[in-house]
Amino acid sequence: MPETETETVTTDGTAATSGATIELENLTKRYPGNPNPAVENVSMEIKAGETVIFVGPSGCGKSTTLKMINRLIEPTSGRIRIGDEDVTDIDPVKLRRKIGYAIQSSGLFPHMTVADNIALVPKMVGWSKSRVKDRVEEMLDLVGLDPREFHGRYPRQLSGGQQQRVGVARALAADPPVLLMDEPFGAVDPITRDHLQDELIRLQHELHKTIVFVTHDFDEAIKLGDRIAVLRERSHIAQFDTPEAILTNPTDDFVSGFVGAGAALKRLNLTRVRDVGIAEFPTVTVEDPLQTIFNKLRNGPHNELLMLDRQNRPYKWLRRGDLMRARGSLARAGQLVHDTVTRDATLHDALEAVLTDSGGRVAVTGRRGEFIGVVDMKTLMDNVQELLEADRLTAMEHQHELEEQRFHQTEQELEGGGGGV
Ligand SMILES: Nc1ncnc2c1ncn2[C@@H]1O[C@H](COP(=O)(O)OP(=O)(O)OP(=O)(O)O)[C@@H](O)[C@H]1O
Repeated sequence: MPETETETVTTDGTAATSGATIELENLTKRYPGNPNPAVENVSMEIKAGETVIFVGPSGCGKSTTLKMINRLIEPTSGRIRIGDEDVTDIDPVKLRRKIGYAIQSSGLFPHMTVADNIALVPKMVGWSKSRVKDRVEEMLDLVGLDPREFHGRYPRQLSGGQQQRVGVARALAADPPVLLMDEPFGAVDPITRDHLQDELIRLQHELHKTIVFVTHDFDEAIKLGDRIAVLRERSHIAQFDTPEAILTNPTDDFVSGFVGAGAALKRLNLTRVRDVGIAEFPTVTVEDPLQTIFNKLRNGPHNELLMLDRQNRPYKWLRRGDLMRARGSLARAGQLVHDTVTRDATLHDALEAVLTDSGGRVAVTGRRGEFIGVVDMKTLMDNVQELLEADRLTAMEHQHELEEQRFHQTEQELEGGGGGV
């Protein structure tokens, strides 16, 4: 196996193909009838296992560049290498088996069930029936859909977010080292979009694929990308760097324009809930007897409890007095949980959830929506302050380095001047 493509062991112990490097060399695309190239001389190297985001204004050539990687669009000139292989001239159908592809409208076949949609590529590459069946289950589970419930449904019987999940499951089904995603979450509402982004981050933690992802949305780019390529017209690279570097050090006005206002707030998109303290919180379930709930409320450390449903998912916040006011009726007591975040949510999402909740905390949930703990306002504020303080220090160090460089330069110039002629 080439060094640029490796295997990892997934949480269930099976080997999975991890990412492969992608190299684009002087890639150009001219569409017929247009004298100006849509993409001109793009060269970039994407590391194995990295998530790279293409952002840039509409029409700058993001999709064209992406589709040249799996040769849905044939390059006019230039080379593409994946792993150690030059794939510029190999059979495009064979190439696409190595590359998963997810698009905005999920691209599912409407007349096929969810299972058949996911099984498509594994069947094409000749996997045995039982292997395909297991894989479909595994993929549904991976994207957080219960196989028993979703297996036999048709795409029209799914919500937009569920369709996108199936789209991602299908793209990953044949275990390709590379995943191309063209605005995959562009058509869903903002809350579902946040959740799908979190899911993708979690998946990537497990799978280490090489992902190239196109978006218009700079916040999405910051949240998902290991590196971001800010593209200008004809896919010319304005800056290709980490989200931190682009936020704190944009190369020019074009990139600054993309970063937009509020860089400090955007920094919150770079830290995840998993990196801050998730606290325990007293819980009861809907099946607990009323007396138990009363006792826990009276004796617990908070004047509040979280009630979980039968699947252990957050259901209601119950405060002391709520039960009295509702005259002992659990159905009427308490406040429904409106918003939850996962461990992969950003501090930005968590802060938003906390700010819109009068209790000043948000419940954190796992893959299937089960309760894990809570994050509260104080924890968030402490972390935000630390983050901004660290930024200030980095900026000061950078400033110091610049001054030192300038000082040495002047010194050299003076010495050079003194010793000259
Ligand atoms: N099939 C085609 N024939 C001719 N021109 C095309 C074709 N597809 C795209 N173009 C042109 O190529 C340029 C780049 O298009 P592309 O779709 O790659 O941009 P994009 O950055 O992905 O845009 P958007 O963000 O709006 O989706 C545009 O000027 C577009 O009009």
